Amino acid sequence: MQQLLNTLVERNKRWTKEGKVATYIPELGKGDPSVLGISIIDLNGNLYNAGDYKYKFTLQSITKVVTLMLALIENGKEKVFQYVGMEPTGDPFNSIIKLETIKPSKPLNPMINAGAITTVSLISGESPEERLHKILTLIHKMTGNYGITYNEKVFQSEYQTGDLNKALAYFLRTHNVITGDIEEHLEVYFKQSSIEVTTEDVAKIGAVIANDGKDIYNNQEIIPYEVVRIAKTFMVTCGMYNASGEFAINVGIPAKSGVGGGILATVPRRFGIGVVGPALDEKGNSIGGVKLLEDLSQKLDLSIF
Ligand SMILES: NC(=O)CC[C@H](N)C(=O)O
Repeated sequence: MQQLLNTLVERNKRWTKEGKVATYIPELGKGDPSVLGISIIDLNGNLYNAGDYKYKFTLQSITKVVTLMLALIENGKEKVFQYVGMEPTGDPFNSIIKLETIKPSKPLNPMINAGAITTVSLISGESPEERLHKILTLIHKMTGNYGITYNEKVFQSEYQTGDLNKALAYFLRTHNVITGDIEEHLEVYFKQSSIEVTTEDVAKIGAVIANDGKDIYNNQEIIPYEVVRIAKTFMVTCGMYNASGEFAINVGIPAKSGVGGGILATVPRRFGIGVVGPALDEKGNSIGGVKLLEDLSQKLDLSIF
């Protein structure tokens, strides 16, 4: 496995030159486009790392999976899907268009920004700090890394340039999809996007999902299976933005990408995988990361289909 990962990272590194780091959040523009790294962990806890696996990046959209799971744990399936849908959009992650054309207005799924702002609004707490703490606590439990927190500079940068996300949130309140203090919801949303990790942390999140919500070391339940099942399904149908269909054909495993260049992937009952490569393709997915996963899926026969 170690040999295979080293070879695949080496082989796919050239793709990083074809992509671009996200710059619409200025702090993300400082990402290193040449980076490509991977961690993979099996359900016995054997961990393999290759390439730039020590590189730190922010979860960005990957955290939408965690936030969805927390919203489901707190509110139940029925209530969550009263406010957010279950269908792929075919549009970019930050698009506003279908919020207006679909009646009654409701984000199509929890993996796009409008949907994640909605699931964030369903996580309760006395203050934004308390709500963020709940998200971090779930991530701490899944990764076993209690040092994980958000990156203040990325948060500030997202907040200052997040007009479109703010517009989505206020639009949703007008249509009674979100209630309460929008500025507080946005603070939690931007902070959970800015949570900083390595590929190893992401692989461990993937391993808990691969293990049906249970800790791989002691088999204790962290997340109920029904919640994991829903999250995994959204990762297949909507996890790679409007490239989810292509990814399902070429890789075939539940995955979620973020504009920080990370990809969370999970192979049910087999592996958790974390990838980083900040150079993105035109849809916002890590260009080298997707190619690396394509090769890995072929070599290890990972596709669930
Ligand atoms: N696609 C992403 O990773 C988007 C997340 C980012 N925080 C945003 O709201 O724009």
